Amino acid sequence: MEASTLHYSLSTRPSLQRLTSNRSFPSLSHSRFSVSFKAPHLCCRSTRGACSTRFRRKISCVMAEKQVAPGKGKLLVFDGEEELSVSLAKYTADLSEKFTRERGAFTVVLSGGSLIKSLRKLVEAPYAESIEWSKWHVFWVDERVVPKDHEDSNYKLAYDGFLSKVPILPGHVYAINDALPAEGAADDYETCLKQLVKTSVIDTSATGWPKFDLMLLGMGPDGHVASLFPGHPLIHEKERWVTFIKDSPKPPPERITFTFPVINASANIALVITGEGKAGPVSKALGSDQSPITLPIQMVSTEDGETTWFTDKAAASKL
Ligand SMILES: O=C(O)[C@H](O)[C@@H](O)[C@H](O)[C@H](O)COP(=O)(O)O
Repeated sequence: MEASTLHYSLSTRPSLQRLTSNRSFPSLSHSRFSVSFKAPHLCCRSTRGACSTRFRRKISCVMAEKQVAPGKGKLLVFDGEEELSVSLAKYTADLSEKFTRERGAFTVVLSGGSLIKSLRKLVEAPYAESIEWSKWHVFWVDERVVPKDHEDSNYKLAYDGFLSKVPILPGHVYAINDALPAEGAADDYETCLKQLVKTSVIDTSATGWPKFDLMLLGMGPDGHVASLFPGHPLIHEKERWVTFIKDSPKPPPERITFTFPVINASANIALVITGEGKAGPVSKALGSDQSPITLPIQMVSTEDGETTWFTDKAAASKL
């Protein structure tokens, strides 16, 4: 699939202005796609017509939105990971503002892997100052059953690369109980989620599942998401909110993971996927292939939310 390109130039001028501004940039339309952003310092031009260079500064990001089949979400393809991370920060900050205003809280679910690096722009200006971090509640879609200071810990990865750099309240960061074995840690995490649903910190979906405001997911080269791996019976779990695995094909073997009904109940899912090694599963999930579903990534499908794919050219190269 070929798509035309829009160029976005983002002002690097630090701004303490909250990104809650209602100032909208015009919607750009093209025969193959349309994009609209709300950003105080975002300037855009299509390949067919240049706009003022007044706002253009150092960071110039190139992104195309490609058409995918209805119901599969929105596919954004960036020139590279740097451009992707600029856009991901804006997307996350906008959702933070929306849910903080509407619900008084913002529930964010992280995964491990390269996602944390892709969130790096959130800890920089203007977001570091403009986001209401005290309203954030942070969870993990999956976690390795290791101590929190272990190199394999997804908590440690997120803490070192993101959480330690912003003023999220320690009591709003929901790490697993690493003193428990996998079964106990999964039970304990599920109990914690149930309590937070009861107190409305976490929203509830129409079908009774916990409804997180934003789920930020990576994907492995085998098409796994969270710790839900191709061919593993856990991908069919329909009762539990959180479950455990002791034979993960990706080390370490013991993990806990959210189940698909919880992932798919989310209000927003961002799939953050870069690199050539991911092109096959991305194409299977979003291409015209009609063969039966075999990959977990193909099972990501929101009940009534929005799915946005943040990819780079390499990951989208087989579409
Ligand atoms: O605990 C884990 O192993 C991760 O949560 C895992 O699901 C990860 O998100 C993907 O494997 C993508 O990882 P990369 O982005 O590093 O490829």
